[in-house]
Amino acid sequence: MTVRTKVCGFTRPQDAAAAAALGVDAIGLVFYAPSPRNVTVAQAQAIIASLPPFVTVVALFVNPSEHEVQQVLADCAIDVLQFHGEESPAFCRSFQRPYLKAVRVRPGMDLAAYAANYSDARGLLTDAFVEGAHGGTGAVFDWTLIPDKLPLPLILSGGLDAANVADAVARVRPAAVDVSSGVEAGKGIKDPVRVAAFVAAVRQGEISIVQGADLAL
Ligand SMILES: O=C(O)c1ccccc1N[C@@H]1O[C@H](COP(=O)(O)O)[C@@H](O)[C@H]1O
Repeated sequence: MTVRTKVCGFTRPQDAAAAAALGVDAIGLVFYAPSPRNVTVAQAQAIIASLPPFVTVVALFVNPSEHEVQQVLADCAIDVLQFHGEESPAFCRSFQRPYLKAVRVRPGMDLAAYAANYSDARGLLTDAFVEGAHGGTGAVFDWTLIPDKLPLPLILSGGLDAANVADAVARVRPAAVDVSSGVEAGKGIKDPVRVAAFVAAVRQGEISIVQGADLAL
């Protein structure tokens, strides 16, 4: 199996182009003003223009208005929407675009039931719950809270980096992984060396699955 890799929160075209060259499958752009990784439409256009063909562009929102999403879709070549707040299923599907639904995982949540509500999503993206923040915190959550069976492909995120992602892939077996803080040299500045190490570690996790061996903690 190939685990797809998304890197989120680019603010500079050169960082996105470098990530694509290193084999990253999806580039995330944050359209959420409180985030230090927030981009303007002009920044997003420049980043998208720097990408080669067949790299997926994901636009991340947190509880946006319909107008905000429509504006970004009108001005930027977005492939997938990512809703990282408390958006309803009806809102998410109203744009008639592929979308991911993010959920911040807490003990006691029924993730399978949550995912079933968003049955037409392309994936369920699990992030850590941190009080007062919507995401991009670098916090890891307890992966054992993820049920073995989910009705949607799983995109694992939350505090991943080159040091823990091979273990995450081997243990959780997600369809994809998503990282922001763990490959940064500064907020919104992605470090190609960290990105390369992350991509290599994802491959290492896949190899350990094929070998049927769990990585040591
Ligand atoms: O990146 C952000 O600033 C952000 C802001 C608000 C909601 C989500 C955000 N990012 C998403 O969070 C995951 C996990 O981030 P991290 O790796 O723990 O730093 C990230 O991949 C984005 O999808």
